[in-house]
Amino acid sequence: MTGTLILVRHGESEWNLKNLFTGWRNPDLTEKGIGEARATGKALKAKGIVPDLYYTSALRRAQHTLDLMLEEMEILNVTITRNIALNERDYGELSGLNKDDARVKWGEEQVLIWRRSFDVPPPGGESLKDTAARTLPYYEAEILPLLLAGKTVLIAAHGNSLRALVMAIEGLTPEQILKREIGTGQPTIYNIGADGKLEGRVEI
Ligand SMILES: O=C(O)[C@H](O)COP(=O)(O)O
Repeated sequence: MTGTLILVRHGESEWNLKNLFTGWRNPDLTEKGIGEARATGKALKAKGIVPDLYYTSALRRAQHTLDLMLEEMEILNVTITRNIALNERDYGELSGLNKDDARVKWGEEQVLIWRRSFDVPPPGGESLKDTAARTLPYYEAEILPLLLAGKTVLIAAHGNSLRALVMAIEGLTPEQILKREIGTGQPTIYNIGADGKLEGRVEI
């Protein structure tokens, strides 16, 4: 039996637009972000994809993205599971700071290490490794069993919580995953085989 996993990064947020480190802060979507979420919902509907189960983080931008997608897919009355395990990486003391100002203060290289190294956390925050340490056990306990049972599961989450999942599912190295940019509103759709391994991807 093959399960289908749909990963969607939230649409552009107000803080993406302002170029601020966001992490666990809670801005909503911009008009552009709303459009991205609606477009992804429409694309899934056009492809005839109807998820069985819906997951998102505890943050507004991902929840709003999922709500807008459901509206476009004309899917009503479903249970949505929200869990902090799917939250964006915690950016710690960088949260709320402008990314360009941070480069001026700490240097380009240090900021790149905080943003795109695997295991160096920003001050008071989480590395990608730390993020994976909460996201993956949740995926394995709650979501993988559904995929193994042949279900279609939609997760609306964040750049770095989704990176942690993509890394595990595609079997990528830390170097490979850190080069992978997941665009706002962008869906990634996997077919997951009975052994939990990636069988293929669906392009929309
Ligand atoms: O939390 C944030 O600031 C962004 O959504 C993701 O940040 P990144 O591009 O530095 O990974």
